[in-house]
Amino acid sequence: MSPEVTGDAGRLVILGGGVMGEAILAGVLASGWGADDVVVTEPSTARGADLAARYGIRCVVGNAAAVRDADTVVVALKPKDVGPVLAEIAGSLAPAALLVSVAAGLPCSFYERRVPAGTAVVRVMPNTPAVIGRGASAISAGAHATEQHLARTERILARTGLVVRAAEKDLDAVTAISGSGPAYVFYVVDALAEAGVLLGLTRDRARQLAVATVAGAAALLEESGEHPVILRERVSSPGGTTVAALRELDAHGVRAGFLAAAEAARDRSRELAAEADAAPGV
Ligand SMILES: NC(=O)C1=CN([C@@H]2O[C@H](COP(=O)(O)OP(=O)(O)OC[C@H]3O[C@@H](n4cnc5c(N)ncnc54)[C@H](O)[C@@H]3O)[C@@H](O)[C@H]2O)C=CC1
Ligand SMILES: O=C(O)[C@@H]1CCC=N1
Repeated sequence: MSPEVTGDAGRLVILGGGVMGEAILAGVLASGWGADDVVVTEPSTARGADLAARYGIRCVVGNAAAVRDADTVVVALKPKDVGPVLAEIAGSLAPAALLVSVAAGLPCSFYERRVPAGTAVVRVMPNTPAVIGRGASAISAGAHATEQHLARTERILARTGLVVRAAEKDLDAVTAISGSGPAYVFYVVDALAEAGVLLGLTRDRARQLAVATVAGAAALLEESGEHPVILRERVSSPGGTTVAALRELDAHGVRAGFLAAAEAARDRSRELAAEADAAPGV
């Protein structure tokens, strides 16, 4: 069965109209939610007006009033803002409302402790390619979220790209790999382009070649279904240029760097939860 919306999808409110809020907004409208059924809350009136003009939805400033008759509330706020906003909205949430959060680090229990008992919470870790429908998200159910709540979350994310279910204990690792992952790839593209400049290519040409190479390599991985090691070996002619380059990447610790980077991101995800918990008054 298609995960997309076929009937009455209910009212959906997105708290925070930033990068992720917009990605979710574009996704739900593409999935069949009517523009009249979607509201975004955003304190920046300029940003709100821009979203309203481009997507035809209503963008407002007050969180408590906005969530009052919402069937689903998507939390797309920075982790530090989540506690204060939950304090604002807790008394206004409908008892059957589903809370879906994309905030890094914060476990479902963070929400469950701050909203009425029994509220269903689903935690999501998306990434920015969601904005063009090529994202990767993992979702995890809180203590009161049912199969129907997970299925609704999958409908919300259906047009943002890959959606997988994961155990909540794995969400910090997911954050380190696919949540932050696009930044690592952009870093690699930038480094590759800079290497081209070092070798005498113009900056524009080097970037054009680096972007097309990463896009093509990703598409080849996806379409062939081959293991990355096999595809790497296919590029590496015996005694050729590629093995000479890969030896340097190993010698400079690039693989170890990725492992350490992922551990640092996972640890930072855990710290975000501890910091949000320790914030005064929330
Ligand atoms: N940007 C990314 O690649 C990813 C971000 N996330 C998570 O998504 C969440 C949002 O991140 P971004 O969209 O990147 O941040 P952002 O800064 O672009 O968006 C946050 C938005 O919330 C608004 N906001 C601040 N206080 C508010 C309030 N009291 N009520 C309503 N709106 C308020 C801000 O004006 C801003 O537009 C974060 O928790 C982050 O961890 C998760 C995965 C990937
Ligand atoms: O950097 C961050 O904290 C967020 C979470 C994953 C991607 N961006």
